[in-house]
Amino acid sequence: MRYLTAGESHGPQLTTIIEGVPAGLPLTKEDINIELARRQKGYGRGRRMQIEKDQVQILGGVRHGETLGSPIALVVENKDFAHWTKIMGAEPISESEKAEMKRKITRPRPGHADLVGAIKYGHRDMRNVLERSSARETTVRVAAGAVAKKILSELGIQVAGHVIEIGGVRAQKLDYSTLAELKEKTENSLVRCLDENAAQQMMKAIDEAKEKGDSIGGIVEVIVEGMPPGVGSYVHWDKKLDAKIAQAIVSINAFKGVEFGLGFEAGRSFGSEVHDEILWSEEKGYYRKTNNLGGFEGGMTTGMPIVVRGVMKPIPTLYKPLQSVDIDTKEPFLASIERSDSCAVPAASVVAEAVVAWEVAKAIVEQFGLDRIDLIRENIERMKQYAREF
Ligand SMILES: Cc1cc2nc3c(=O)[nH]c(=O)nc-3n(C[C@H](O)[C@H](O)[C@H](O)COP(=O)(O)O)c2cc1C
Ligand SMILES: C=C(O[C@@H]1CC(C(=O)O)=C[C@@H](OP(=O)(O)O)[C@H]1O)C(=O)O
Repeated sequence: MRYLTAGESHGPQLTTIIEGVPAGLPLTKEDINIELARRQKGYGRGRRMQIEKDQVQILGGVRHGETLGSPIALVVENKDFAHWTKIMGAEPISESEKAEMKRKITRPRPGHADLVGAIKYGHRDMRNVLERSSARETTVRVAAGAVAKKILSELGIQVAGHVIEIGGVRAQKLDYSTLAELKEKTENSLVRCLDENAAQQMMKAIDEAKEKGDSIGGIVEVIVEGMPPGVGSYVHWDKKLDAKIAQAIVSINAFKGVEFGLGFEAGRSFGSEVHDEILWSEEKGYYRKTNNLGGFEGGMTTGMPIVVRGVMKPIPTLYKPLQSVDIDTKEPFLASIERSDSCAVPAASVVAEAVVAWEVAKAIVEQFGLDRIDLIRENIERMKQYAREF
């Protein structure tokens, strides 16, 4: 499976074409719209989210609510485009309007893609960079992830994400007995955090940052349950599923690091404290006492839950000005801006779920794939049975 996305943040729409989705998968607009709405929520977002009401159009690959095996085309409109048609060059403009509408962005924001993107592509107007480097693109990544989640749910595999830290406030109580419980609790939290007490403090931290004209980042966690063992492979660097998930997480705008299970803490512990001891029972077959390695050994799933965390840096666009240089005049200036999110960690946790779901579904379809969801399901069941009896 693969997908590409196209579209600018303030252009008419975002598009994705997804190839390789097995035939016979039930898929409706609602399956995708639910995920799009989840991504739009979250404490700390700016005014843009009040303008957008993300809804998908399915323009290919699905008939009567089932995938055909052919490419799936998905489109999400930018409602904000209505305010930007002239600036985005979508319609001809008069000579008198030209100077105003073609007003260039020449003042790069530290931490965004503006300056480096402009140098790389030779753009003297950095709007040509920011339109595509914007995390608006994650809308259609979440749409593709919704399709991946649908594949996984048909195979009895569940994915859930949540926020564990914002602006230095760490969730302490992370108890849940099932992923369904985790999902329900975090869905009711404005910061998608299980620990209600920490959630209150996180919102306070967001308010304080906003008041100061600043921004904050945080840490999200994604869990995948129901995986068969042996997905991914140790035989080549580019077949390791944990490595693919790591790339997917760091590909999310503003994500700077990733860890599995104990993660960086493993580097401060003894081997005897880290490695997950192997047990066996008639009923379960092989299983582990702990899951410190977050569901991976040798780039392959162990059958234990995948537990992956990603760290998001603070949003680069700040109301509090930072030092930069105008690329036309070379004069120093202090950046000022129109609007921005002050914290997008809750929204990013939904994006993280989507990109992890995508990598896991892709690996499964590649490994067990026979172009049809029913045959993939049979293959997975066979693999799970084989592993139990091994
Ligand atoms: C959901 C989400 C919303 C974001 N919103 C903003 C924003 O409002 N303003 C901003 O400057 N950056 C925002 N970002 C981060 C930038 O898109 C990102 O920092 C930029 O593309 C540069 O890429 P890099 O940080 O990965 O190097 C957001 C990121 C995500 C995931
Ligand atoms: C539009 C979204 O996020 C945007 C991501 C973003 C950035 O620079 O990454 C900048 C902001 O856009 P604008 O400048 O239009 O307010 C965010 O709102 C979205 O998540 O759908």
